[in-house]
Amino acid sequence: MAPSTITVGTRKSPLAMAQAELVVASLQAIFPESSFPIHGMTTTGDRDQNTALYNFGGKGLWTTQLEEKLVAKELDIVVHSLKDMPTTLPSDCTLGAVTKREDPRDVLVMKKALRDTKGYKTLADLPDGSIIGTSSIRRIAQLARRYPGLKFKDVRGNIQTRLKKLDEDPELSAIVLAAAGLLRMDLGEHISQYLDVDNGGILHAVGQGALGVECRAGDQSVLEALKKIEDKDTLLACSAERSLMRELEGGCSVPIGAETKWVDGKLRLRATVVSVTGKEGVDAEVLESITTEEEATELGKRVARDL
Ligand SMILES: NCc1[nH]cc(CCC(=O)O)c1CC(=O)O
Repeated sequence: MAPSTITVGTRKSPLAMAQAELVVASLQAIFPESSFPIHGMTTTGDRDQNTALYNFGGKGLWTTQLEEKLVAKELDIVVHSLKDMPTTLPSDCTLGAVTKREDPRDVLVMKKALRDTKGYKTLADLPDGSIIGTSSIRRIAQLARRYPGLKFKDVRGNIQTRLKKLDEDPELSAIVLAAAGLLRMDLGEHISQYLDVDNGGILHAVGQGALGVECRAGDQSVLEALKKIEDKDTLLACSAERSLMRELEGGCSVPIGAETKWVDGKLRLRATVVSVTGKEGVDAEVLESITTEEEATELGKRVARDL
């Protein structure tokens, strides 16, 4: 039986709150008798809006304070964007569920004025010297590798803030965001190009588009409840991606791109590691039939070693 109250923590951004509500809605449908109050909290990652992400150095920017509340039993579960979760968790916490993935790709959002007046839609449409707003070195490095003429400018903040900066900053031509965030906020109309291996040659972040639900290790009733909302295909794909990253020892400061796809029951993992300048890069790909988390982990390690 599920506990009568499961207290849910997440970041306070509109996207994080929407994601927590999605998880609560699926739990509520299975456990109509239980209640799931949501607490939104500010984390280190939210507070320092002016420092580029790669200057932080530390991991767990978005997660540490929430984990402290979890361990202190002020919260029972924490809903994260899986891509913001470090690949190694504190020993008293565990990943209780990975839910069904939203579109994992990065997308280009072109400035509306450029779409309207010049018809620009894709990265290839942008003339040399155009400035893309992003603070992600994964995005910068891969874009610089494929489009050496592009320039970059730091743009941080939640999705709404970034869209506003694109509109208002005359220097910016476009920004790159996760499709998942825009789609979950019903802002999909801003998307001008979906990016992947075949489109722009940009690979998304490990775990992007999936939600990770963290709980206390050994909290059996909560773990059992969370298993009911887990999506096996997403879990296996993300386990392979996270294993790749763990093996490469990359945090958010190493430009690693990944792309997983189920092809006729087999999992294909493509990955790339690029130097910060985009001058050098390596790519690898494995397609394998897997059914367990252990096999997914092995697959991730193999691609990491190839890289
Ligand atoms: N780093 C912030 C962050 N963390 C998760 C998402 C998007 C949602 C997701 O990947 O599940 C975003 C925004 C973005 O990268 O555009």
